[in-house]
Amino acid sequence: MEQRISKIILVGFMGTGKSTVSRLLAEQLGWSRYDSDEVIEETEGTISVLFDTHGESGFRNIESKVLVSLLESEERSIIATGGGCVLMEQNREAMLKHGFVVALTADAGHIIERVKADTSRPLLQGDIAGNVHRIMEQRKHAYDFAHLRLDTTSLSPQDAADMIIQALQK
Ligand SMILES: Nc1ncnc2c1ncn2[C@@H]1O[C@H](COP(=O)(O)OP(=O)(O)OP(=O)(O)O)[C@@H](O)[C@H]1O
Ligand SMILES: O=C(O)C1=C[C@@H](O)[C@@H](O)[C@H](O)C1
Ligand SMILES: [Mg+2]
Repeated sequence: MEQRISKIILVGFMGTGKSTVSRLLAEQLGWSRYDSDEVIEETEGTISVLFDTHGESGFRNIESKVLVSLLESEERSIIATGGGCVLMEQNREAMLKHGFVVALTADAGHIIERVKADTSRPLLQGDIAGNVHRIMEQRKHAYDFAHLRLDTTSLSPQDAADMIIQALQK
């Protein structure tokens, strides 16, 4: 494992598998694991309520504070980010500065299948398929800044974790 890297940061659209793959990476590497959505829910309240109370921009400010505090800790860790963490330039810069940034991708059809039964994502509620297509179009270049891109459409979460570890060992 590349000795200088102390953070692996997973970015990507909702349902690309950041939370799932982060658990496998943490287990396999023996590193700590944090998920910005989970930290927000533990400290601030549920994401849906935060969107209702503060709006998306209020949520983004909370998310940015949580992300930066996770990035600035000294310990070796895997950080799964929320799908919209990449929208703020200051977040992108901080992620590139502090670790190895991996963008998970998947095609829209697979994402819809993965997220359709889950009501925890406020931006997808209602017309889930329509919302996935619309937001994917808005964010089509939002994940391009990452050091590595990995298409998880036909990969299992374990295969994705293995490929990230292989990329780090090169
Ligand atoms: N490679 C994969 N193949 C099949 N299903 C997957 C894969 N990765 C994740 N999933 C499933 O898709 C769903 C969403 O995964 P997950 O919560 O990890 O996505 P996420 O990227 O963290 O989303 P969000 O941005 O909303 O936090 C889960 O039910 C998970 O089991
Ligand atoms: O892509 C997004 O904007 C979001 C993704 C989720 O991880 C949550 O952070 C929230 O539902 C918003
Ligand atoms: Mg997640």
